[in-house]
Amino acid sequence: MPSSRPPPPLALTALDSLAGAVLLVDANRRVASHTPALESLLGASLREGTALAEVLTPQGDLDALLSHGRETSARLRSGTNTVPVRVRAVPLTRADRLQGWALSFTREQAPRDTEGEEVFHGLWTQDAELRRVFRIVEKVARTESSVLVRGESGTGKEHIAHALHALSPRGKGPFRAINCAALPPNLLESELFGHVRGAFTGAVRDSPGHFRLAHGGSLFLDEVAELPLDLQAKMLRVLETRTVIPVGGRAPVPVDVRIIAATHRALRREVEAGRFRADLMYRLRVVPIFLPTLRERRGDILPLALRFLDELQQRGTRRVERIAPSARRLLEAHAWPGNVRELRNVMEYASVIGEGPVLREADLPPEFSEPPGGPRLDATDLDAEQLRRALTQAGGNRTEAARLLGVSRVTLWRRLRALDEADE
Ligand SMILES: Nc1ncnc2c1ncn2[C@@H]1O[C@H](COP(=O)(O)OP(=O)(O)OP(=O)(O)O)[C@@H](O)[C@H]1O
Repeated sequence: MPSSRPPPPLALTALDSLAGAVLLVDANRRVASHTPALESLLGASLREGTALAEVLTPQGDLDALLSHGRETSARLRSGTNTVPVRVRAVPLTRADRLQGWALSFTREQAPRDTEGEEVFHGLWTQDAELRRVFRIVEKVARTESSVLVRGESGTGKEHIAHALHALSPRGKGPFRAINCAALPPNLLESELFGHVRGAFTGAVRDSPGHFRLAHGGSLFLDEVAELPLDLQAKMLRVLETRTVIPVGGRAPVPVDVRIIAATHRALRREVEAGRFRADLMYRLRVVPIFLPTLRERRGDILPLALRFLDELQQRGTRRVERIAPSARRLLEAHAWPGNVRELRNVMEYASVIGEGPVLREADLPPEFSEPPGGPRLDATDLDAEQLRRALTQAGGNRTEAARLLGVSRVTLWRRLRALDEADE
C-alpha cells in the first residue's frame, strides 16, 4: 500500500509538485524511482530495478522515445494495471555522461481511437499521433509563424506544407516549392532570389525567382538543411529585411512570403556540426511539426496498402480483394525507410507482378524475401550494396532504382554522391 511506505525524498516531492507523474530510469534503462503522482496515475507502484521495457510500451519503439524527446503515446503497466499515457523522455547527463532519463507522463486524454480514420489534404491515417499533427497544422495555418516540418522521406511533408498554405489566409495566393537538395548552389541561388539579365552566362533575361513568384503566398523550402552556408546567410537577410536582391542586381525588391521549411534531418544537430546557422534555424522553426514515420504507426500500413490497391484498380490494373496473411505479416514487419511513398510503390509492384484476387508473399518485391537486415532508421542509411542491387535491377535507371527503393530521386542521388565522395 502506498500509504504504508516511507515518505519520498524531498527531491521527489519537489519533482512531483513541479512536474507531476515522473519516472526516473538509470542508464541501463531500469526503474530508479518515481513520483507519487506516477503511482496515482498507474494505480500501482513500480519496483526499483525493473526494466523500462517491461513497464512501458511506446508507440514506435523505446529507442526512438528515448532519443527524440517528443511526446509519444504509450501504455504504462504494472502487473495487470495498464494505462494509456502520453510520455516524453529527457536525458539526464552529468559531465557529458548519460546518467539516465526522466520520463514525464500525462494520461492519454481520449482512449486511443483506432477506428477514427481521416483524410487530411490527401493524407490518410487512423493514427492518433498523425491526427494530432493535423490539428496543429490547422491551428498554425491561421498564423504567420514560420513552420519547420520534420519527417523522413515519404512521410507527407510536402502535403503538410501545402495544407498549411491552403488553410492560411494566403491560401488564394501562390504556393511555390523548391527542393534545396536538388540543385547546385549557383543555380539554387538564382532559382530562389532571381537574377537580372546578364548576371551570368546564359542569363538572357531577368528572372524573378521563387521568392518573388511566391509574393502574397507561401514558399516551401524542402530539404532546407542542404542549403549551403552562404545561401543560408542570404536567406536570413531576405527573411529579416523582407526584400530580395536578385543575382547581379542592386535594388532590393520587397517580398511578402510565408516560409514553410522541411527537412529529414535534426536541424539542431546540423547547427551543432557547424553546417547550419543557428540564427536561421530559430527563424525557420518557430513552430516545429514532427511527422511520424510509417513504422511508428504500423496500424496504418494495411489500410493504406488496401487504399492504394483500390486506387490502382481504378486505373485498370489487377483487382486485389485481399492480402494473404503471410504477405500481411511481411508488410507489417517491414521497416519502410521510404515510408508511404515506398508502400505505394510496393503495392504498384505487387499489383503488376502478381495475378488473381489475392495478393501473395511472392508478389512482393525482392527485398521482402531477403533476410531482414534489422530496422533502418533513415532512407539515407541505404547502404552501397542495396543501392547497387536496386540499380542493377533497374538496368541503371536511377528513377526506377529510386522507385524500387521507395525513396525520392533526390535521396538516391544524394546517397550516391555521398558514397562516391567516401570512395575518393
Ligand atoms: N498518409 C498518407 N496517405 C496517403 N498518401 C500519402 C500519405 N503520406 C504520404 N503519402 C504519399 O506519399 C508520397 C510522398 O508524400 P510527400 O511528397 O508529401 O512526402 P515528403 O515527406 O515530402 O517526401 P520527400 O521528403 O521524399 O520529398 C506522396 O505520393 C503522397 O501522396
